Amino acid sequence: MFSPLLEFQAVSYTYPGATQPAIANLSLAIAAGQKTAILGHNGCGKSTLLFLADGLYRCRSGTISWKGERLRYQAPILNLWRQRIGLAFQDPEQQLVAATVAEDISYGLCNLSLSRDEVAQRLHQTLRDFSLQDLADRPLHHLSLGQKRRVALAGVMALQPELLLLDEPTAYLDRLQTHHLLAELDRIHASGTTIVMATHDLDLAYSWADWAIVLNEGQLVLSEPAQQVFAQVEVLNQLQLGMPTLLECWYALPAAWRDRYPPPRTIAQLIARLRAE
Ligand SMILES: Nc1ncnc2c1ncn2[C@@H]1O[C@H](COP(=O)(O)OP(=O)(O)OP(=O)(O)O)[C@@H](O)[C@H]1O
Repeated sequence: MFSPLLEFQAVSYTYPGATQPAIANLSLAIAAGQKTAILGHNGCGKSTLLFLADGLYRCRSGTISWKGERLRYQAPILNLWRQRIGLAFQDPEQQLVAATVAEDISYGLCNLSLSRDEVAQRLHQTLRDFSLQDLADRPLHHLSLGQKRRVALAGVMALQPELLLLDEPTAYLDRLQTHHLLAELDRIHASGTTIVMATHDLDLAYSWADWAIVLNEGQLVLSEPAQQVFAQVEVLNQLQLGMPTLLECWYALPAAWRDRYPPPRTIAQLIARLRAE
């Protein structure tokens, strides 16, 4: 059963001074419990969509709703909205505000009207969950980019949002850091948080997402189960988005052979199918 957490209805947004809308008449729904990837070229509106979803930008027309309740741009409502919806920016430098790791994670918690004991308890739990205990007192400017991303994500998750929005979370991460991040996201998702990720990495989106949204020039092209989106080879080619490497390999195999199996989701599945032949 499709139960929408967040809905956009005919939403448009134009940056001050711009002639074209960055988001144009966009309607979509984010389902509870799903892992959604937002795909599209540079400048197609992915970050703008996430900023609108988090209430950082105010839509010029249309409505944004949470479980059917329309977003109103008043301070107390926006505060509550941002507790439910956490956004991890593409650039962690834009997000980190305090001097040390522990102070930064505590900063958001101190705005939640929690008792001192609750803040301390949540801080320690978050440091543990994100394996940041050894870095707790480290100045933020001494951290690597990958570590800063982990701290920024930890700061968002300390607020226990129901929906986590991630803007290009794997940009600039090496394979090992990407692997660790995906393991963290699996843990976050398993604990009941819905996740939306804007990404250029089609391979990642293909292996990770249940649902995929494709944007082009601020407009919605596709919003469907990920397997259906990646099966629309012509649309993806028309947009010059390319294909996940695994699917390219799959389509290079003889059609008669492919007909016997669904497309593999992971390299391990592809290898298992090749070995079974
Ligand atoms: N602060 C701004 N002022 C004016 N125009 C902006 C601003 N930020 C973004 N834009 C424009 O809005 C459009 C959408 O930008 P946005 O950053 O949402 O795209 P994106 O899909 O996230 O891109 P990328 O993949 O490069 O991160 C682009 O045309 C961009 O030039």
